[in-house]
Amino acid sequence: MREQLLAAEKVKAIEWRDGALHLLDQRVLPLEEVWHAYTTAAEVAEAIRAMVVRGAPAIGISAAYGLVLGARARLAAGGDWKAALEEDFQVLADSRPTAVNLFWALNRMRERLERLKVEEDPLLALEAEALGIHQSDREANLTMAQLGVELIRKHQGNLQNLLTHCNTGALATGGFGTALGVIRAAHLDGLVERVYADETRPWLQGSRLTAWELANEGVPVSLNADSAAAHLMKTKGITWVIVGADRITANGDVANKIGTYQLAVNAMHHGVRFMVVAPSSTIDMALESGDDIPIEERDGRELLEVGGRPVAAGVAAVNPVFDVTPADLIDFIVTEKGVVERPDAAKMAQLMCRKRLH
Ligand SMILES: CSC[C@H]1O[C@H](OP(=O)(O)O)[C@H](O)[C@@H]1O
Repeated sequence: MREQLLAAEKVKAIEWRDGALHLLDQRVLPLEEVWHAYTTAAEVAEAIRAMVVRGAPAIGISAAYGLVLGARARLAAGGDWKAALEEDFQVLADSRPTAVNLFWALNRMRERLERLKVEEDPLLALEAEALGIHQSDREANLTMAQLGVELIRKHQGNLQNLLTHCNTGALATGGFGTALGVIRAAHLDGLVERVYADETRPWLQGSRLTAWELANEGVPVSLNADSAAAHLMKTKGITWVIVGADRITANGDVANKIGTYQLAVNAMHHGVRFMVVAPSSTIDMALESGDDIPIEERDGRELLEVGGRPVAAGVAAVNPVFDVTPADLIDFIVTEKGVVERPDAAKMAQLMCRKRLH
């Protein structure tokens, strides 16, 4: 199946080419496919903050390449380049607060920096580390897709109606996708009757990105208002809600796009299985519970305007863009290290001791 999945990789959002980071501008999809080239760490940090690139793994991968760009500039400037590079670490770390993959990737780059041998070319070493982070995410996507499909097949062998939230596909990762990777693989395996995609207000990752990815591949997809999800669980025979994650804590709580928590509550009420799909770079064992996860609040204009046109007048807006789903509402967490059923602290600790399956 792995070869079949690799062959199905079509869309990509990130490309390291000719010493520059090329990002597909996700702010203008699906109407325009526009790529931008970035050559400094600060530019990459701004691209992450402004959501040119978004999605937990994609943010981490982009930050790793951003650090390579920073190292190249600091080396060229001469002097204590490693001390100067701290500024690039910081500007990238400050770009968005919730997706732990960003900090995981920057830590990987810092560890590589600290392991540098005198005889090594620092730029080649850091570039290889960033490329490794990128490739490792692609591989993790494929493993998780296989594990997720096995779960769906194990619990029901026939055609399934699935619901997903936000975008967790090729646009959010280094390759095949996390939750959307499982959904793609389930479609390839003949298990999908229809995918219901939450539009995912206010940034519309579902309508602009997920529907675009799935429609491009002939996956039967219906876009729905976020507020319709519970009704669809009740009336459309939905058997799985499959979502991604931005940070999973040591007890199995999951931070993900705003609206995920209410999906989990409704899934529990309707007997719909709830699957979270995320690489282990999304797991933050340093945080005991989801209460400790920093939740990003973005500009209220993302709510007060649609397409730059006001949809409200004279009101304040509160715009948290993530929420936390408690572990006891989650049936499965699928990672490249394996699957945790009914997650809890002991099971998460056991998972993190495992090696990757591929
Ligand atoms: C593959 S996980 C993607 C994850 O990131 C999204 O957030 P954003 O679009 O704001 O970066 C959302 O939470 C997805 O589940």
